[in-house]
Amino acid sequence: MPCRRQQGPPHVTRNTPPRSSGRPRPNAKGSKVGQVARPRWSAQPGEAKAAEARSPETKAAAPRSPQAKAAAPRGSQAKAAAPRGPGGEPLVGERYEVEIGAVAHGGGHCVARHEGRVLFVRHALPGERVVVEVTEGTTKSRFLRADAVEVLSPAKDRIEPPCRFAGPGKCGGCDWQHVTPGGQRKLKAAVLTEQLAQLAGLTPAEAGWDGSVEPVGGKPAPGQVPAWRTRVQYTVDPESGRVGLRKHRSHEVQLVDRCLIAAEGITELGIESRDWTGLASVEAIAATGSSDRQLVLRPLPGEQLPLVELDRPVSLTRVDQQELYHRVHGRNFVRERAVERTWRVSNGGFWQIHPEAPDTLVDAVLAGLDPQWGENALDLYCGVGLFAGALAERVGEEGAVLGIESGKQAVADARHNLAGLEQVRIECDKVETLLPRTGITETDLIVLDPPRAGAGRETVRHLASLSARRIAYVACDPAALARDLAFFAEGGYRPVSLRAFDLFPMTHHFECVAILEPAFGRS
Ligand SMILES: C[S@@+](CC[C@H](N)C(=O)[O-])C[C@H]1O[C@@H](n2cnc3c(N)ncnc32)[C@H](O)[C@@H]1O
Repeated sequence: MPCRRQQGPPHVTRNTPPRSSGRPRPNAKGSKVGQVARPRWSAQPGEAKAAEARSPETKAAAPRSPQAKAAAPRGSQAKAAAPRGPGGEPLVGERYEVEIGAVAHGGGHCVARHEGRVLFVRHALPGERVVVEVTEGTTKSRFLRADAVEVLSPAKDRIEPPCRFAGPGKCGGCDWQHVTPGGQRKLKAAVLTEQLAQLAGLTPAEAGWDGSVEPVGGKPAPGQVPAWRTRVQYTVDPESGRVGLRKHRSHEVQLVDRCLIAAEGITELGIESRDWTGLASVEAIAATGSSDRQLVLRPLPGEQLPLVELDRPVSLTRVDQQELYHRVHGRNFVRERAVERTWRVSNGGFWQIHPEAPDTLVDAVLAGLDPQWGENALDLYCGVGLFAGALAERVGEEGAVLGIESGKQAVADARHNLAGLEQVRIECDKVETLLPRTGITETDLIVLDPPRAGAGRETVRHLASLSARRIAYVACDPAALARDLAFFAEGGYRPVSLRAFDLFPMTHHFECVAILEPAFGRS
């Protein structure tokens, strides 16, 4: 574990006086530890506070609670989202010794301060004392991004990263290889707690949440890495033709010979040992419950597809410069197995990446909604029909399910997948466009599973007007969820239960299912 106290690169400064003497001592650059040789910041403490309250990755949500409004007034987020100020002296490569504060939403980083300025630090853990190296920002930036490059006092949840491609300046795919699985879930729980408080003004208890992020597929021991990713997007290194994964916030490629979180069905294809010259990227899909394997290849402009020889049979699809998909050989879809049904998922269609995600989420949604025979339900942002299918089985032929999805191919798949269920209708359009046009004025149940940006105020307002008995909100972004819960509160709905699932181990991502009911009974 890299926890040795360093000799100290010449330009390390501390954000607190050293513990030994309490007195400043000079560093090799001539400046004093705890001070800087020249004024680096046009320091505005209020801005730093706002930046700290809102992680740069919190793009979807605007603050709702009075405290959050005070900390980050409307509009401050857009400013805070730009790490580089207008000019200023570059600070990339500068090193500071800092104490790491709380984990922040998105990006796998924690908050630290140096001379009153906020730093968003990756590869660190709350409570640690570390040396960070600035990766983005100038003397005029409102906040800096940095990597922890040396750990002086490690947190108890820190481990040696099992993946040799994880760490500062390396692969950006995982955020928390250096954290025990239990520690990762605690970080995710802290993020959800903070977002609920900041954006919805809710405590965990008020949200109906027990405060835990549930492991899925067993609890891995520290150092064990679950091979959960059934879809991996490799980038091709133009120099070598080998595949790798992008570095954090970079177009640079970290070459890999194995991705530890890739599912066995992907690893056994041997993609990492081939030459992919002429391609920009290779997306590999390994279906769950069938032997279907698909590669989606993106050639560089003007390049031909290479001859693909892999260790296992695969279907091949090419994506052109206009984002159109062309079958090269085999099927242009994979067959996934979930909730006792086979699902066709064609090129580019959404499907949960963790093999246990579809069943886990459907179970949580059905347990929360408790659909009754003959009820009507909406499945919004329905993809290839996962929740619509599960709801249809429960409401039966006397009931009705309307799915809405904007992706044409996903709609075709959903209609194909649910063809035997006459109570299901799938419509192709944006939810916000179609829903007001349907003439539906009430329904019994709603499932919504929007993309990361969430549903937004207008859609939530419309949903709240439909007098649903219960609503299940499936969310992959805790900030968007919390913001939308605040909108639902305006519309008279409150969460009665909330569950969080660790469906993206080793990364900062997780999935939530919130169940809402009318706060004052059904009208
Ligand atoms: C998170 S996925 C959920 C898919 C599905 N519920 C599932 O679990 O497989 C979100 C889906 O919403 C679709 N989508 C995105 N924006 C949309 C919009 N404005 N209206 C309707 N569908 C949208 C995407 O194409 C995607 O299929």
